[in-house]
Amino acid sequence: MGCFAVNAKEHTTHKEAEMLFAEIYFHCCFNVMETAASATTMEDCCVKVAVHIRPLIGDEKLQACKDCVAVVPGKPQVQLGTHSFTFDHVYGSTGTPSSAMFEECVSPLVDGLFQGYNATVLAYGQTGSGKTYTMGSGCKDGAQTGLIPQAMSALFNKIESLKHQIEFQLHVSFIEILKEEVRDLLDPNSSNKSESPNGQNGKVNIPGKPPIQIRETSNGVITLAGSTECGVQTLKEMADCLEHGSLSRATGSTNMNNQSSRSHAIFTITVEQIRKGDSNSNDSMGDEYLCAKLHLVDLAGSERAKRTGSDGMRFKEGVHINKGLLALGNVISALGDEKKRKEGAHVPYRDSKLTRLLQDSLGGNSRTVMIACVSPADINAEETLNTLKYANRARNIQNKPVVNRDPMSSEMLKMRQQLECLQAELCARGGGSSVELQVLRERIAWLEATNQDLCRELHVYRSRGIAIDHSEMDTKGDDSFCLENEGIKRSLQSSVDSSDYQMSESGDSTGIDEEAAKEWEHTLLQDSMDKELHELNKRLEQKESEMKLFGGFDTMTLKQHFGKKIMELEDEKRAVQKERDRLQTEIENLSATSDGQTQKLQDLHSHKLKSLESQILDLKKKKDSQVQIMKQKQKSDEAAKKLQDEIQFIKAQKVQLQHRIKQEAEQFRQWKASREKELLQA
Ligand SMILES: Nc1ncnc2c1ncn2[C@@H]1O[C@H](COP(=O)(O)OP(=O)(O)OP(=O)(O)O)[C@@H](O)[C@H]1O
Repeated sequence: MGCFAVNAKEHTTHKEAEMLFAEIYFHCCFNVMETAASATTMEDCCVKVAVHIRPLIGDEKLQACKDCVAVVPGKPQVQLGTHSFTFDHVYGSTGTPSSAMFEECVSPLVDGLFQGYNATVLAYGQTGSGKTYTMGSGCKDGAQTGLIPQAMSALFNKIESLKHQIEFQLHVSFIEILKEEVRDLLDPNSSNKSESPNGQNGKVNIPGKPPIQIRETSNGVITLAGSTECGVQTLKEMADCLEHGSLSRATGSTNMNNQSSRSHAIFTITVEQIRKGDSNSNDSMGDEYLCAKLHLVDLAGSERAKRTGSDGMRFKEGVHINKGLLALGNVISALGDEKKRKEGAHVPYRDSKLTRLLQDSLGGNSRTVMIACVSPADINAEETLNTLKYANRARNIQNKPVVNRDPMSSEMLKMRQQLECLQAELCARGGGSSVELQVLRERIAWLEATNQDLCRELHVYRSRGIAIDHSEMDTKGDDSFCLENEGIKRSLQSSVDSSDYQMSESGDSTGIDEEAAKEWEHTLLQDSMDKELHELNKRLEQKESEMKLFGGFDTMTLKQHFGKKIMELEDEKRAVQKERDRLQTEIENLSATSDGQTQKLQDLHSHKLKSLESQILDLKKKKDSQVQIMKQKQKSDEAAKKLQDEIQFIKAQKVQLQHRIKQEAEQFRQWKASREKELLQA
């Protein structure tokens, strides 16, 4: 951060001290703005694609199938018949050993979580190709060596090494999408049903709980409202959640896989961290809050009814599975086609719940790795070719991961940078004039006070969170209740940011109390909008107080002040130059005569000439500095204009929101009145 110097000796009156304050303030604003801009730069990165070729398995061996997938030695290249594809990595069947998959593909994503980056690992492939085995989400083969168990161990190892500097909070959620319905695999209120008459294992949701909703927050983040989020502290607790959810997942037997996953499953680990700032100080001014999510996705396999031998219920499932995968294929096509992307073609995320939930992972705020699982058997050649084509297209998808920092801590970071800049300026000046130091001290005090206010607010929010946790524990002391409330609390939290309620579950809502659901939705909405309004008011207040600082200095007066200063300096420079020229001529005349007296006079003049030269140089520097200040002023005017526009925009948003709050309340009131009327009539 560069600092520009202002000559302190120039500012002696109160008015001038104010001017100096203005100069410094403008200067700091620019530096801070620049830093903020560079801090939000996004990192573009492509979706990485790896192919995992499993060995021939029992049935395939019995049918004497042949290997039809070849790996080009030493290259991540796969050949199938006349087709050849290059990927980021190829594992198995004489490509890189599968054991290297975690280190190469997933470990960097786990590391990224600690820097605040979201990540997704997505296993895709035909039914029976080894997705569940690869992910380790099946409580059977691959349960130890799979990517999810390895990711969990790596996560806890890293936390162990960082726990003295950073405070961590971990949560997991586990959901499945079965026949276009989002189901909570960790819901303590639903029971695990063993084998049903149609041979299906899975969860039965207890009616009464509002269905899980997919929501999009005002800044485009996709969240799940109503899903259980379990707080975990140890690897064992996290592994228990994975196991519990995996057992609840819908599976069934088909001709191609006797334990085929009939749903898309998403296991999500949320890592929240509070990085302690200055360990020597007691306040939390330097704290930074980061939150990142790791989605581990085990998709249901694409299948052909003819080959899986499915009929009835299993056939219907297959249709839904293929529909979801088709929607995913369309999203991948839209994102992977450079021409379409440049033309800004529509990406059909809303065509299925799967694509809606993976919106951030494909083309959004996430680092994503896709593992395409394939069978090497020649009887599966056609499906394998399809998977390879699908995966090849996914390599062109560009994501834009960003560090997920809490807005409050970003604000603190900005303030801190501003403070550092001022402190550096103070140091650079060493024993600057007392007026200047006083002005800087006042500014620092103001910044510190604002920072402390923000810290206090942050503490209040955090302690409220803790208080809610405690009251839940005290009132019930029942694990299942805690789990449920954890979910409700977090769903409330996520709804707080939500701005729209698209794609609410409309499917099978038998037995759900419509009135309770409506009231629930109304409360969530009002809560969310109130919070949004509060946020807007806060932002407005903040922007207006920033504006006051700009407004405190009359632009015209400042311009005149600096203009006059430049003119005065010009005059002074000219006068000194004239004096110098006069002396030079005198010296030349004197050098013609060489008696002792004249020599003395000549030395005296030369000395004076030197001092004039340095005065001229000094004046030039002062003039340059004043010109610089004028330029900064120009920039500050632009910044003030931008701030004014932002204020107008926030005000317009506020009016709109107030209107929406009224409208929603009125709608709900009308609905309730008509409901009561109906009840009375009944
Ligand atoms: N790398 C591997 N090594 C040995 N066996 C494997 C491997 N991958 C998968 N298998 C075996 O192949 C069978 C099918 O695997 P898995 O259930 O993981 O497939 P899937 O793609 O998840 O299928 P579906 O989509 O039907 O759920 C299982 O019996 C599993 O043990």
